[in-house]
Amino acid sequence: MTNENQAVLDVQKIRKTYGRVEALREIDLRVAAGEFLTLLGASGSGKTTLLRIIAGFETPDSGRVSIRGADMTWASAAERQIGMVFQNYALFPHLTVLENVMFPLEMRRITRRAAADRARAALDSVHLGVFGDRYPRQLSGGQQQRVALARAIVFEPSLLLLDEPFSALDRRLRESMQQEVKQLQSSLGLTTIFITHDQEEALVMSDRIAVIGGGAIRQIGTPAEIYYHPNSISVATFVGESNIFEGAPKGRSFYAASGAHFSLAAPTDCNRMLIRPEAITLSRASVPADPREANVFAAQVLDRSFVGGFTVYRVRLAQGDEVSVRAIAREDAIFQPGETLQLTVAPADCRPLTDRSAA
Ligand SMILES: Nc1ncnc2c1ncn2[C@@H]1O[C@H](COP(=O)(O)OP(=O)(O)OP(=O)(O)O)[C@@H](O)[C@H]1O
Repeated sequence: MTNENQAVLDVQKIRKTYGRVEALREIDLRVAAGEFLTLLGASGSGKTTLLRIIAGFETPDSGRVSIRGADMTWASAAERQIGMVFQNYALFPHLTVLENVMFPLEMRRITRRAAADRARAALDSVHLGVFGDRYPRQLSGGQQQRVALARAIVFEPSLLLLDEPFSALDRRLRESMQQEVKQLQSSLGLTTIFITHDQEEALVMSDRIAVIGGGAIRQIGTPAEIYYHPNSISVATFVGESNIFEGAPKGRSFYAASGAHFSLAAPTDCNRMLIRPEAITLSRASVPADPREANVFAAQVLDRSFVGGFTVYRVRLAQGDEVSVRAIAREDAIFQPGETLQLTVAPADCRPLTDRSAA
């Protein structure tokens, strides 16, 4: 198989407008076989529109959708062989759990007996083998969502689309469902597109994340690339907590507008810089440090919030910048508002933001 053929989904130059709203500007996206790709974006960013175009519920103004190399832009949803799971389960209430899962197979004219066997196997894979005779109303929300998942995978779809499937579940259940879906997806090698506005969920689940904003893909990459090397302020602030500095670069130095000077790991010409709150260390001792290994500042604690395993401090550098710091909570190192501390951050953790256009 050539590299060309390895993309299960190939979306090219997709545009979609609703009246004067440009829901999608020009989307290009390729998803490889077995890949778990997340579309992450705020409400109204265009995620659902893109998913609906991929699924065949909506047609684009221009552009092309190919699945396994075949042009599907104008094909019906049924022709695309796509499994879908939505936020609101969408099970048939008058059918049993087993009948719900058999449904897509019967639509494909598979005999009742073979359909029942495959549906039982799909229910086993989501640990609901014993619930086949129940009706959806007799199941919990999490169980109903697992039935919806079994129904989406039972016909071995080329592509699985998951549209905010966990958002109606409570936090605990959501986390265990995330693990379960991820395991099932990778063990079956299912090519999957997942929609969420929850950045933590995106980081946990995905092989790659496409961050969508204003109908365009702002950045696409692995969770670590997106988290550690966001290309813009919008991506940096959407994924994780961030301290953003504006200023002037000079070789391996960055001068914040306040005058605070930071050494960088490599030269840059970017005029914005990101420091993640957990990359910063606060300490009472003042330790002399080599500027090539640590940027050192005096900082005063403004306030703090205790969040269980860690504490978030807001501090002000002597130069005036306000900075958020996330420290592992240790009972013997709780800093008080008003205290002046030493703040250190490694040059490698001072990250230039490369894309100045998409602030
Ligand atoms: N049928 C429609 N008619 C008019 N405008 C629409 C329609 N569907 C979507 N839009 C607009 O297109 C833009 C993108 O909407 P979309 O539903 O794709 O966003 P989203 O990222 O999925 O948001 P959410 O997370 O809230 O579902 C929004 O401005 C929305 O108001």
